[in-house]
Amino acid sequence: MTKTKIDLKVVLLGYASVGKTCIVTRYTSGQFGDTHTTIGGAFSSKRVVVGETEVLLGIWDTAGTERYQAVNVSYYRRANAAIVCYDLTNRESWEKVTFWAEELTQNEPEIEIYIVGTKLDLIQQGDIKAVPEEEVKQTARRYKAHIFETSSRTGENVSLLFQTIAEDFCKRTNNGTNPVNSNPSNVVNVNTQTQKKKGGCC
Ligand SMILES: Nc1nc2c(ncn2[C@@H]2O[C@H](COP(=O)(O)OP(=O)(O)OP(=O)(O)O)[C@@H](O)[C@H]2O)c(=O)[nH]1
Repeated sequence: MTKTKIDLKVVLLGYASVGKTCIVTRYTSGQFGDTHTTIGGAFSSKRVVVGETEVLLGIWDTAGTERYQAVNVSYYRRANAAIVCYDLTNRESWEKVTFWAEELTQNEPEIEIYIVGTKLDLIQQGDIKAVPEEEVKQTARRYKAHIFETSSRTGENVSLLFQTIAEDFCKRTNNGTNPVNSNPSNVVNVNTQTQKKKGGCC
């Protein structure tokens, strides 16, 4: 049986301390703990399976601090999906969502945008949402973006977010065969019989 392998580049963008690094750490190592301010960008990867397709997610975490903003262009260039984060409890962090969505739409119109409200556990503990849901939906409609709410502390919706990104990408590109939004040089067909057996999801 043939299995297709495709690469998918994902970039995380958003205001400082919204929890970008924690999303990546939760997803790639299942942990939540202390983080340091990201300087420049940090790369990690994880393999997911979508039907008969193996998707290698290359994940770029970027710095939220204003002074690194210009550098982030090099991280989102040729990305297939962008996770644009804001802290559900912090209005100031929301203002950056429009900034990044606008910038991506102008510079990389093929990128699929996922607006992600982070720190959902704080809302579940009684904190008030800083941005009304209708406003989030309006912005999402404007940029044809998807909406997620996650907690890296509890892990809620974190794996679902990346799995959805992979599934959407496979649908959009017909498992990587549509060159519009995939990198054809990174699409290979492999015979699974000659491959080492891999665990379910990495
Ligand atoms: N309660 C709660 N706190 C979180 C969550 N995610 C992140 N944090 C906290 O938010 C702070 C910032 O998290 P980071 O992941 O470093 O944020 P970042 O967006 O990568 O920050 P920069 O590198 O400065 O851009 C840390 O103190 C985390 O513990 C979450 O889901 N729930």
